Amino acid sequence: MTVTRGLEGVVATTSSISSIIDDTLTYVGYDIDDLAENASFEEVIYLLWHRQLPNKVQLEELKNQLAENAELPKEVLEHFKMYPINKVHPMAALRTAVSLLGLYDEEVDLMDKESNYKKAIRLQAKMPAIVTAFARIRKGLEPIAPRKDLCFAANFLYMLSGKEPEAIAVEALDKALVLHADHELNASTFTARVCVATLSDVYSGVTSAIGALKGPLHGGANEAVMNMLSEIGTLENVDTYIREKLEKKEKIMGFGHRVYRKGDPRAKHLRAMSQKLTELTGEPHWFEMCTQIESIVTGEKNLPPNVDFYSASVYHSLGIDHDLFTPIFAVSRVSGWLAHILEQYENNRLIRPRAEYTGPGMQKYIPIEQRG
Ligand SMILES: CC(=O)SCCNC(=O)CCNC(=O)[C@H](O)C(C)(C)COP(=O)(O)OP(=O)(O)OC[C@H]1O[C@@H](n2cnc3c(N)ncnc32)[C@H](O)[C@@H]1OP(=O)(O)O
Ligand SMILES: O=C([O-])CC(=O)C(=O)O
Repeated sequence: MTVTRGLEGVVATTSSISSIIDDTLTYVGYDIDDLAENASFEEVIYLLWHRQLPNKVQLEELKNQLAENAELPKEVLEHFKMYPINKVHPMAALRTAVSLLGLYDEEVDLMDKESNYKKAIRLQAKMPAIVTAFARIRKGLEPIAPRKDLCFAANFLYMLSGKEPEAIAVEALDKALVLHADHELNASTFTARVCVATLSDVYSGVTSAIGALKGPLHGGANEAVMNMLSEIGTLENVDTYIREKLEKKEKIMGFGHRVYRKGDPRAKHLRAMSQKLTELTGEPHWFEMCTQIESIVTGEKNLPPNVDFYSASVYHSLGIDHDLFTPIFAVSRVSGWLAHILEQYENNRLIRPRAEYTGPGMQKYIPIEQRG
């Protein structure tokens, strides 16, 4: 047996959803740069689920379906009030709420294509309401019902703050959602596929994926980046802080990637947004700190920033609590998870690799009375 640590370079499935070839990311053959500049998040959802861009009628239909399914059952809202709310990380709340939603979906165990697609709509539609309701309830505020006249990104910001968001904030969040939507066989997507390859249900697949995204080596890195920036505090402290970490062989959050070598094509879009938004909010130091960190880490380690690095200062500039950054990633990435879950069901085979055993050889059972 040959063991490939972390399954690096192992091709575990075929997929027609997204590809990363020579550091170029495409969704269904559309370059991410093109999509980031031109597509809305709703168009991207349609693209990932149908493998084609929607026409106007198809897009309207999807938007209506999402709007009609955006409200949470009251049981889920009530459940939040039972959590030890100020000790719970929003990713744990999101994971639990998605699992809970499965209890209230009467079609949860129906496995035909149409039922699974309807569940995908319901889950995608409800993700913003889960994150924003939790964020408000923990501050003692009432959750805000979604509005049917707002786009997906605007609705998220509206449900979070209760105010109609400015156009620039909607544009920034919409672009961030487009950039995070799918990424081939990343850890959380793989987790979702492994789960549903047992023919488990859509809610179980997404619940598992949220658990995988939460970790700081994956989606949790965006919150960790903001924690690092806050800890550094000022531009003057950057040099010493980063060099000391590198000397101690500690990881700098938001840098490195398993697949990209030259660089993550999404980072430049988030970098530009970070520059614009931090200037607008009168806090350009966050962006200046980031560029200085980037120049040290690329210079010393030849490691480029990944999608999580500049997204942190973008979300901070939108006034979003730092521990909601990873849940926002999930609000977007669930579109990719769902596309992969539906694709897995279409051509399923149980995913079950092997492990090379490294424990002791054959041993004889010793009764407990005779053990030292
Ligand atoms: C959406 C996403 O999930 S994007 C990734 C988000 N995660 C992060 O930003 C966390 C920081 N980055 C990392 O931990 C890694 O780069 C990962 C997890 C993204 C990729 O990990 P792997 O492909 O397994 O690379 P691995 O961790 O083995 O690193 C290879 C080498 O680069 C170094 N390295 C990798 N990332 C970093 C980093 N961020 N800072 C400093 N050194 C790093 C490692 O220390 C290691 O060095 P060594 O060979 O001298 O021991
Ligand atoms: O693909 C990966 O390993 C990590 C990921 O999800 C991303 O970069 O968006």
